[in-house]
Amino acid sequence: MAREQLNSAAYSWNGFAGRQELAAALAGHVAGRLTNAIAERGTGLLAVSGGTTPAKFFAALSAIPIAWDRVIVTLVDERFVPASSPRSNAGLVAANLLQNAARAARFVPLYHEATSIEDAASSDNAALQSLPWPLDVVVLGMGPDGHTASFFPDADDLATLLDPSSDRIVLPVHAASAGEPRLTLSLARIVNAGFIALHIEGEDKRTAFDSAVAPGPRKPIRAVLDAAHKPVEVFWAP
Ligand SMILES: O=C(O)[C@H](O)[C@@H](O)[C@H](O)[C@H](O)COP(=O)(O)O
Repeated sequence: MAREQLNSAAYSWNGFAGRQELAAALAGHVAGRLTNAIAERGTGLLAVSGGTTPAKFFAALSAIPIAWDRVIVTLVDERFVPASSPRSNAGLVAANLLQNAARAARFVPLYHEATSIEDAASSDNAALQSLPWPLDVVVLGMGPDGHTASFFPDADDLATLLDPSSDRIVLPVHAASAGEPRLTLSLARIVNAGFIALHIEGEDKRTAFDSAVAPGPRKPIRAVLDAAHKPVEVFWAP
């Protein structure tokens, strides 16, 4: 099927004619990267995003027979809700990715009960220190407002979230547009990944991406593109 390839220093554009074709291609790339990581360092560390876009990709990836028992899956970000909530990214990952062959992977959640989002972020920060950083693969989504992870344009203290030199792993987020308080990986951890994919679908997201890379006010996704140690691989379908 036709595949569009546009490049710039900060990203490579991989356009697909259909969402199922994109899901299969992205799953193949991610599985390959994880397999290489396992061969090189004995484990693969994957961070995925939530939302409504990733389900087809998760299903395709879950069925690929790699050494999932050597893979650690965590989240790019999480809503401050328990896994039983329909808003939970952990619940989405459990239902769509940690199935089939991928059931054997170890999952590290971000949400746990805490008196505040700040306390949850601090204990996550301590708990995730022991993971085999850097990320081998991170799969980002993007909102029409140009947010990615939980880097919402209206977030309190957005500069801290986007600080490429931060030594934090997990940060708390308060943003009116987010719906509820969030926990997010820091930009510093995301941009250091061996493979950074941005998975977006629909004309609105393509327009939003084009706007974010054009001259003008810097949106959060642009901060990731600018700080990424390697070009971000954009996977898009209409
Ligand atoms: O928790 C989340 O919602 C995500 O991590 C977030 O960053 C998501 O990727 C974008 O908001 C796009 O969401 P959709 O896929 O629903 O458009």
